[in-house]
Amino acid sequence: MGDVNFLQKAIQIVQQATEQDNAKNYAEAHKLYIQSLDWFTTALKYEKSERSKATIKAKTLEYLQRAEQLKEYLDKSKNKKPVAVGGNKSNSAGSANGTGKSAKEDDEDMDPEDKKRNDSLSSSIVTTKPNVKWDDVAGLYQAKEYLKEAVIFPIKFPQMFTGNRKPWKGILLYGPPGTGKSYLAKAVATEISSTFFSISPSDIVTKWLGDSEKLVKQLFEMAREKNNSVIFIDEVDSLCSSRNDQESESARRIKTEFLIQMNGVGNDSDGILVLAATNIPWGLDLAIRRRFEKRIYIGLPEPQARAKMFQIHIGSTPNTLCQADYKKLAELTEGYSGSDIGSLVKDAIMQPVRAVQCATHFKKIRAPSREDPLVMTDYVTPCSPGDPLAQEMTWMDIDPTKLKEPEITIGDCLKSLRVIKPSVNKADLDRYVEFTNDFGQDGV
Ligand SMILES: Nc1ncnc2c1ncn2[C@@H]1O[C@H](COP(=O)(O)OP(=O)(O)OP(=O)(O)O)[C@@H](O)[C@H]1O
Repeated sequence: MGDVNFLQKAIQIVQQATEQDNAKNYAEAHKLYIQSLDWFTTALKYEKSERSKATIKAKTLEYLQRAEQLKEYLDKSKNKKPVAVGGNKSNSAGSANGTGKSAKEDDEDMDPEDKKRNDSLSSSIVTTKPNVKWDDVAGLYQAKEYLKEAVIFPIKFPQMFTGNRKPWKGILLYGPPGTGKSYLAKAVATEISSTFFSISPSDIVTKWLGDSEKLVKQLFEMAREKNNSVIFIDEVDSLCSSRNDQESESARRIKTEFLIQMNGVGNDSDGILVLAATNIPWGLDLAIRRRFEKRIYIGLPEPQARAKMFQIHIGSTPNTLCQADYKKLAELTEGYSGSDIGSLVKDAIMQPVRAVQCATHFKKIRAPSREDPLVMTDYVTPCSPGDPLAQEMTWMDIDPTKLKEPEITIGDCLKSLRVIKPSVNKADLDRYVEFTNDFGQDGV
């Protein structure tokens, strides 16, 4: 449902972009293309069909290339004499700019841009801790161990990392959607004292068209300056996918820059951990994949982790669930991801609201007061029409302060279980298992 809307929105914006492009309103067209790219990237994330994904990717690439051409044209015409954009024909990067200036002089012109990039990167530094503790992440013990090894120990016990024992420099978290990859990254951001850069590929690609690779370079430079930094790149596949004939020039340049920076060629990349996440590890560029020394499979949760997730998600919401109920729910949710369980609980939590909304009968009860739990007071709560104390009324007849909302029960969760289904299928899982056997290791 939501994914259709993302795609529709993307198409709607790109239509406007094309209209502006045809009308030679290039600045407006450029802005709209970029907006559409954001929507296309989101649509791609939620698209399940591989065929539709391929079509969206091809279209995105086309619009990205057009936006790149327009950016190049607009940059030139800002400071220099206007040059014809040449319809949809490419003004490839590095082509003569018609100004007689050398590339170096052009670079000097770019100084304010460098500053803009630095500002943009500064906003990627996570300054407010996301408040996700290691313990909030259910299961994934192995993954947490590796992450601690990579980010906590080298700072706390630097003496342990001498000689040939070096901290991990690249860790790739891969697995089906909603299994906690980004959530784990949030735990890293919360638990470490070092600088944490959280990078969204769509930001790099769409905001910095044409010179995204410079942003990548600056990112690593900034991380090096900060010393002991973590760079987290979510959906790394959209930045570093395997090479193909259709990819844009800037996509190629971004990848090359990543390889250079991650290699540490001529750089001191000690003290930087690149943490990345992807749903499609097989789509990663092979050379980039090799740079991630640890490739950890973040799979579907085990029963124990599922039970803990139910507990975490229900949290302090008033409920009657006991340990045996959590165990039962865990047994019934084989194949559910962390975010599936999150959605299920979100639905279950709403059941008491629905009960109040649909109730035709309420009854009076005595219960501890909300203000002072040591004092008993009168409340009304929904009940069945057959209840001896039932009075016919609806929520509109009730004094709002007198409503005692029903607590969440296992029955509420079971009701939601019938509606919320697992989002990952067997064929997808087989592919991850195959990839793990060939190139990765289990993080559960
Ligand atoms: N292991 C877990 N423990 C607790 N909550 C979890 C766990 N895994 C997932 N969740 C819940 O599911 C939500 C979505 O997870 P997250 O965004 O980390 O998934 P992801 O693997 O990064 O998915 P995607 O690949 O789609 O980005 C989290 O915000 C969290 O509420």
